[in-house]
Amino acid sequence: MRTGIATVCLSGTLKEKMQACAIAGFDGIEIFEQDLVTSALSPEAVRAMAADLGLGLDLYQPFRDFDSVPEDLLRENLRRAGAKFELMSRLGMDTILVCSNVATAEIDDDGLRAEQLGRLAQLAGEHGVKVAYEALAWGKYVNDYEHAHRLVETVDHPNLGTCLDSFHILSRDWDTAPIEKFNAEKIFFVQVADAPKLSMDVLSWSRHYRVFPGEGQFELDKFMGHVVRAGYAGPVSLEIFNDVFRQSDVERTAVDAMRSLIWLEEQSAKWLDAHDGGAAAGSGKVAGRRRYPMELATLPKVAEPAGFNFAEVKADDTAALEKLLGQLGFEFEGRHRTKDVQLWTMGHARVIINEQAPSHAEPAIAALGFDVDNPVIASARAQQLKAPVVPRKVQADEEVFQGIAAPDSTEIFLCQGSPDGTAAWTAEFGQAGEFGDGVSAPVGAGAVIDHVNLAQPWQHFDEAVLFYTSALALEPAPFAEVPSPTGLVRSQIMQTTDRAVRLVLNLAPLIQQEDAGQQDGGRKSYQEHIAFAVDDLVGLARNARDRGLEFLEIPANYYEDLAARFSLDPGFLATLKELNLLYDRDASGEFLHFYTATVGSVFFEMVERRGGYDGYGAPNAPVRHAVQYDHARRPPN
Ligand SMILES: O=C(O)c1ccc(O)c(O)c1
Ligand SMILES: [Mg+2]
Repeated sequence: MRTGIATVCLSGTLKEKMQACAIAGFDGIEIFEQDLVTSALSPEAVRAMAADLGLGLDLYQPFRDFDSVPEDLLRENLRRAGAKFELMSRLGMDTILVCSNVATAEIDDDGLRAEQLGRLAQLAGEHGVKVAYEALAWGKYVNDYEHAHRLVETVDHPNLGTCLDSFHILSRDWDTAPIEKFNAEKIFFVQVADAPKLSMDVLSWSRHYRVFPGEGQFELDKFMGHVVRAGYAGPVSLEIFNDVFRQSDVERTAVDAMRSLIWLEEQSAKWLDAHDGGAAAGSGKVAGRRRYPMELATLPKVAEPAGFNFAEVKADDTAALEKLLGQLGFEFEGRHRTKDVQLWTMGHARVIINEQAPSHAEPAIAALGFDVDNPVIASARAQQLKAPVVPRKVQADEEVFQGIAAPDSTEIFLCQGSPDGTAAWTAEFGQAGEFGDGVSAPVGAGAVIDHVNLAQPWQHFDEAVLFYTSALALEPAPFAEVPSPTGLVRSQIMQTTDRAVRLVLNLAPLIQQEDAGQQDGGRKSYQEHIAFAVDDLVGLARNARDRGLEFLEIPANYYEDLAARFSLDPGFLATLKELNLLYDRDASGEFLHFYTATVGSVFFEMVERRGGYDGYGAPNAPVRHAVQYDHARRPPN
């Protein structure tokens, strides 16, 4: 698959954008007119630079408001087009995108439109230029890709073809199957963009909220499957208008973009494998995909992780973390033989306390280990998806971990899972014989890591969604917004189908970040937390209280509201209140949970899931945010 990206996706000057695209490994780019007009580089210099960088200049765009106009305006439009065709010859470019008319269309007549597009194609032919006609979703008369393509077929000129842009097609919910029947020679260009499903006017949605494939909710594998089946083999190019990407680090965004195309290529191949049929199931070969002009590369296989292997936390005050875990009922299993880290366990939940204080840019949850089938394959996949590798120093007789850095700089370790949930590396902790007696306190015997909440810097949120989807095969749920005293917290659940791994990505509200910025560079005061699931939360909470645990104190108003919402047994309600427990219930079960006070910027949650409850106590999240906000502002006593 030939990969491309429009310069409008990125921040910086044209030169910076082109350099970043080359570094990220794109085959070609679309030059957005604005980027050229505002550039200090002459067209000849751009052409030379692209050649030096090994970048194809695949598309010049956009050319607006051409068709469906009165004759005098059409002549003016042809003159304007001629000037652009000459510019393109200086750039060494041969394809221009012409969008359906939005602003100046006056005459709704397909016959006239075809005649006008024919004249444009004729002129383009004289300049050796190809015109790719795109139906904008908000075009005045032409806003449907099949309509645009019918016009192209009617004109039937070798210099006129169709540009398919997934956004304009999927935002309008048009069926994508008819693409398969298109004559591939008449598809001149394909643009891909994803987007979250939003209900707003389509122009604003398109200009501000497009995201890279895998970061939104469009069925792009299917769209691409139809494009491939049509026989198209030209560039597949990202055209993402997004307010965040346009102000983020250009090289990093270009890599995020490239990751999305590598992933989309694999997903498209998988879609075809699944839909072309006829495969000998389990033959191990790339199943039933027929051969197509577009070759699709695949990636090392990934399976959902089987569970969390460990979580590693950092705080300035290590002693406070030790105390907290001890009060919760964790057992101290010893210090590592060679590293300044401690191991604490409850049931199958393993927490490593890293004794090094976090640097200001480091997240509180420094690392997460996941149990995977094959760490080498999983790591190869992540690296092909351009995940940065994190070196993990090991002594000769220690377990080697394959590590990659997530976009928020949490280190992700791909660990060898074991059927009984144990981990060989734990033997590296403690002196011989010192390692725990193998029996946890009964109340926590079945404990596991239930979920981990990771705070995301605002500019890396979408990137993180794609990262966990593509590298770890987690499935994103539609994002939610949780009210807090500092704004709405954007919250995105990423989980495995069996829920053995659940991550919650939270976008910390801006006010909090600005405050933090003044204090310590902006990272540390994003709170993050680990939630552990146990069988008997009330028993565990009682024990923890008796050991002096500082709970997050829940206001009495909450319990009044709870009593109003659910008719709870008064004794049960009193227990919840006494122990600062939160409660939720839905058709499939019940959820009990509590939070600890925060140490540094990390805190813990203990949960009990009853029945098939599959949520996270979302109705209680605003209470937690408000109490934590209040706590953070209280003068120390
Ligand atoms: O928003 C626009 O105007 C616009 C311009 C060119 C495109 O290719 C496109 O998809 C949208
Ligand atoms: Mg487009």
